[in-house]
Amino acid sequence: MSDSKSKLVAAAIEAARNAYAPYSNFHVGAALLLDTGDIVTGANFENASYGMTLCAETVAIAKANSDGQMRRIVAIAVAGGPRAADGSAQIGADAITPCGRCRQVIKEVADEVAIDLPVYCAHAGGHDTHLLSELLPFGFGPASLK
Ligand SMILES: O=c1ccn([C@H]2C[C@H](O)[C@@H](CO)O2)c(=O)[nH]1
Ligand SMILES: [Zn+2]
Repeated sequence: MSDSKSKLVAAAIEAARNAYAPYSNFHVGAALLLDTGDIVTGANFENASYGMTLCAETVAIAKANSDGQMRRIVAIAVAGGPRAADGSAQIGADAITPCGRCRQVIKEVADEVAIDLPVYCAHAGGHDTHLLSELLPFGFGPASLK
């Protein structure tokens, strides 16, 4: 694993500690690598009205955008699992991948930056790398409106 990838995956695992997930007890963290080398993180943010929940990936992307950094995103890491006693996520043997809604949110970024963004999905043994085009083939994006 290259240094920047392992650092990004580690940042996603660390971000999962900040999950607010009292309903599912499933902690997810996301980490975005910027072209400056900086990392922006997010964690899932649940709601008593369950369907209002914001996923870690979407939180991180909205955070980067709010800071004027969305167009600097070059890679994404996601990590999650059931909450452990110490507040961390128990990363399972199989990686979790972004939900459908997050794939659509990532698509907006990917099209904006014109990069088929790599998504590093953490598992206990490391991570799997998927390009957004694999996760969301034939996706609807900004170009579809033209
Ligand atoms: O990629 C994912 C998958 C799930 N979740 C969150 C949503 C919910 O809070 C919890 C269980 O689905 O995990 C994410 O944040 N990202
Ligand atoms: Zn999601």
